[in-house]
This record gives sequence, C-alpha cells and structure tokens, in this order.
Amino acid sequence: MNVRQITLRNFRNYSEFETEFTDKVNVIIGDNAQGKTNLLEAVYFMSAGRSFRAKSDRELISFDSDAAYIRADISAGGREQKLEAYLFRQKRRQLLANDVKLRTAGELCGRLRAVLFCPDDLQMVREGAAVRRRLMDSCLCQLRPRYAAALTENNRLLEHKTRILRDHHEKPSLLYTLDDFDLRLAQTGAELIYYRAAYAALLSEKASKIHREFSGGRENLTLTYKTVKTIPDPRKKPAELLPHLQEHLRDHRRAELETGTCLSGAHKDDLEIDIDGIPARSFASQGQARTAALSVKLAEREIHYDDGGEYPLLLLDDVLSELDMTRQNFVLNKIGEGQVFITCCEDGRLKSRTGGKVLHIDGGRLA
Ligand SMILES: Nc1ncnc2c1ncn2[C@@H]1O[C@H](COP(=O)(O)OP(=O)(O)OP(=O)(O)O)[C@@H](O)[C@H]1O
Repeated sequence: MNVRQITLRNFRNYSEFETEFTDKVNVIIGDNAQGKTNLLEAVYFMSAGRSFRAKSDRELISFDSDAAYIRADISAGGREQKLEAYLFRQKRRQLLANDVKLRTAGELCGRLRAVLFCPDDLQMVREGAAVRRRLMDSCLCQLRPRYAAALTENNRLLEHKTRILRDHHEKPSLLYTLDDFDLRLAQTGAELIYYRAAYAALLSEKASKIHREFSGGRENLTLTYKTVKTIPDPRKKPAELLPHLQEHLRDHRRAELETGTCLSGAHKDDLEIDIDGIPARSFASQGQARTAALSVKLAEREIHYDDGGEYPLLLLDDVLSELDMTRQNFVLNKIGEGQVFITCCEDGRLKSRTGGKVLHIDGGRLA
C-alpha cells in the first residue's frame, strides 16, 4: 500500500503543489515552519478523513482561500485508486474515491491505511486517557469502518447531551430528550467498547513482544483496557454490554445534571500502560516511556499488516531526532518493508541511513 503522488491546492501553506513519492522511505527535510508536517498531514488526511491535529477542516484551508483540495493517487490491494478531498470554509466537505462521492469519512477509512508517530505520541505514557483513546480510535477507524461510524455518532451525541446538561436550567423542556440521548449513547458506546477491548488485547500482546526485544529481554510491557465500571467483561457482544452501560448512565444521571458534564460512557475509557506491573504513567523513566510509546506504534503497524496483508504507511513526524541513536536504529531496522514518510530538520545522516528519497520543502514548495 502506498501513495504514489499527491496534489495539493490551497492546503495550509501549499498553494499549488504536486509531487511523487517512492514506495520506500521518503525523507521530508526543511527548516522550521516550512510545511513538512503539513505535507504529512495531507497524506494522513487521505487515510483517516481527518487531520491528526486540526480541530476543523477550516484550519486546513490556506488563510487567504475559501477552499482546499487534496488528491492522493494510491496503490492498494493491487489496485490504483484516486482519492480526493474538497474542503470548504462555508459548506460541507466533499470526499471522492475514483470519482465516486463518499457520504462519510468512514467510507474513506480503510482504502489507505497509515500509522502516525508524532511528538505527541511520546506523551501517550504520561498524559491523560484522551491521548490513549485517540490511539485506539485512530487505528480502529482505519481497520473497521463500522467503528468510525459509531465513533462519529457517539461524539455527535455527546456534544448534544453536553448542551442539554448545560442549558437545561434555562430551558427545562430539553430534559425530555435526555433518555433518548442516553439510549443512543449506550448503543454506540457498546460498539466502541466491543471493538476497543479486542483491539487492546491484540495491541498488548504485540507491543509487549516488541518492548521485550527493545529492552534486551529485561522489561515486560502490558496494556490493559479500562472501561465503564459496571461492565464485567468488555469482550462480550455489544447487545450484552448495552444493559451495563445503561445501568451506569442511570447511576450517574443526577451527578451529570449537577455538574453539567457527561460522566458516564465510552468517552472516559483508558488504556493503562504498565511496565513490570507498575503504572508507567507515574513511574516510568524517560527512556522507558519512549520505548513503550515506540513499541505501541510499531505494534499498531503489525496489526494493520496482519489484518490487511499489506503494510500501512508509516508517518514519522519529527520524532527520530527526539530519540537516541539506539532507539533510532531500532525503529529504522524494524521498518523493513512498506512506505515510510519521515520529517526532520537536518539533512545528511537520515538520508544515508534510510537510503530514502529526499524532498526538500521550503515555504510550501519543493526546493
Ligand atoms: N491554514 C493555513 N494557511 C496558511 N498557512 C498555514 C496554515 N496553517 C498553517 N500554516 C503555516 O504552515 C507553517 C507550518 O508548517 P508545518 O507545521 O508543516 O511546519 P514544519 O515544517 O513541520 O515545521 P517544524 O519543523 O517547526 O515542525 C507555519 O508557518 C504556519 O503558519
């Protein structure tokens, strides 16, 4: 699976841009703020139907434009495909695959798979649960289109429910709709939990193996999925999870009304990371935290490979420079096959170590 060519119009700081990529390692080099991450973001967008850092499509459109365009010519599953995205400031985006309009971002997911490793990922060990939920979500959205649809719906319902909880004092009639929202939240939440539980078990198994190799057999990494407390076994089918989620929602109704926030549901899930049975969040050294984050990302890549028989794109945004030489070598050795994109500021060493194609970016253009 690879991106052969990308075309950008009015995307971030790229007004008109087109380039071909090699199906091996692409090293994107340039000074700060020249558009290296923007280019990676465009590639990622075509795999996930969303950016990994922008809150809305509008942020992706060049400051002085009303619309942006991304086109990726890809090769996947032995087929050449054309993926396009039209993003607008004032109206809904339009996504196309081989000239056919797609209704949702979920329909884009899966056509082009990518694993992103960016500086924020190095914090997955230390930060709050949101980072680790995003980790599960971004991979599952690509692996399972049904998951992407459930996640979009769950987020939409949460936004509505939050408004109800916040505004019901001024408008008590809003409370009549709360039961319906809770039911839909529990239904979509049950789907999310079902998929997350299976994914977390697989990720833990693979990441643990990589981490052990990485640490010279000394450390044991485990990932444990944590969800709504009333659920005895999250690996049961969604229909069996539903009543437990409803029970938890009922128990928290009063607290939700008092605090004006959604306290119950899959949006609180976590993926706990332990090293040798001790919570990494509080006790891991800097080196251990980095090794764990790397192991998790490399495990994610393997899961994609096992699922689809092809390596996903590996997007490494400015992370290699943050790793010491041993860890850089471990990553570069593990890459082996598949298309890779690496952004970095310095030239030279990476080029010779990866043997990759170098793209010099300067002010949103190829230098
Ligand atoms: N919507 C937009 N329209 C125009 N320019 C934008 C837009 N969004 C971001 N930029 C510009 O893109 C540039 C940043 O690009 P990017 O994040 O890709 O940098 P980078 O080359 O990865 O830099 P660094 O090495 O510092 O991470 C900034 O100068 C920013 O102002």
